[in-house]
Amino acid sequence: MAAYTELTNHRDVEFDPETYVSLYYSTVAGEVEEGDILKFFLDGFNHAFKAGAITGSKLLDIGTGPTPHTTFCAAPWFDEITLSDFSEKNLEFLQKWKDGTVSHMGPIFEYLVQIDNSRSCAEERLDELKRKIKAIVRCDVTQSNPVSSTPADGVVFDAITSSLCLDVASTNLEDYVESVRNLSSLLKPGGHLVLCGVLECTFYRVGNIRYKNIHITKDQLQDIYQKEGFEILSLEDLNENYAPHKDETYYSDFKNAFFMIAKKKEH
Ligand SMILES: C[S@@+](CC[C@H](N)C(=O)[O-])C[C@H]1O[C@@H](n2cnc3c(N)ncnc32)[C@H](O)[C@@H]1O
Repeated sequence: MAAYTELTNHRDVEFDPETYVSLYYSTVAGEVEEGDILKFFLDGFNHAFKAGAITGSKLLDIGTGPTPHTTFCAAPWFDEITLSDFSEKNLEFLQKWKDGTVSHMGPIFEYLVQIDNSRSCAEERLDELKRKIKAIVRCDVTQSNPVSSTPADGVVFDAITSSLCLDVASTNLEDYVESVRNLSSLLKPGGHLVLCGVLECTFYRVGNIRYKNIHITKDQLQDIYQKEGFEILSLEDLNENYAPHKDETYYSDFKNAFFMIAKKKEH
C-alpha cells in the first residue's frame, strides 16, 4: 500500500463510509493521532442543545457523512430532521442505519447520553432520532440550491448543524464564503447554526485517500460568518480547552479545531 495518494477532493473520489467510521468513530477517543477532537465536538453538541437552548420545528444537518451523531443531542428539541450529504454511498449508509441494518457508533451515542444525564437510554434516544429523520437527501453546499431533492426542496430550516464539511467542500476561501451563503439561504432569520470543524488544516485521510481541506484560521472563520450576517454566540477552540494536538500528521494535519454556535441575524 502506498504511504499516501495525491490530494484529491470529494467530487473526484467516492467516500468510503465503512473505513471512515471504523477509523474515526469506533470509540470516543477516535483515532489516537487526532487527540481530543471528537470529545471536543461531542461535548460541544451536548452544550449547544442542552435544556432546549436551541429548538424549533425543522433541523438540517449538512454533510452528515455516515455519522449522524451531529443530530443526536438536537433530536429531542426538533420535530423533523433532514440528513444530507454529497456522497451517494454515505446516503445509502445512513438509510441502512435508519432501517436498522447497520449499527455503528455505539460508544459515541452512549457517551452523549451519559454527559446529557439523560433519563432515557441510548437505544430510546436513537429510536426517537430515527423517528424524527424525515429525509436523507443529496446535498451540494457549493451550489446555490444546496438541497435540491424534493422532500427538502424550498424548506427553510429553524437550525442547521454541520461537522467537518464546509472546509472540505470548498477549494479556496472564496468558495468557502459562497458555501456559507448557500447554507445561510436554507436557514430562517433568527435560526441557529451549530458548526464544528478543523482549523489550519490541508488534508484528512480515509484509508489510502487524502482529501483536501482549505486552510482557514479562527480569525478568518469569525470574520466570514460575521460578514455573512451571523451573530457569533460562542466560538470555542480545541487547543484552549483540551489537550493540545500532537505532532503526527498521518491522518490529518489540522493545528486546531473549533465549535461555533451562531445565529442568523433577522435583517
Ligand atoms: C470529513 S467528512 C464529515 C462527516 C461527518 N459530518 C463528520 O463529522 O464526521 C466530510 C463530509 O462532507 C461531505 N461533502 C463533501 N463535499 C460536499 C459538498 N459539496 N456538499 C455537501 N457535503 C459534502 C462528504 O461526502 C463527507 O461526508
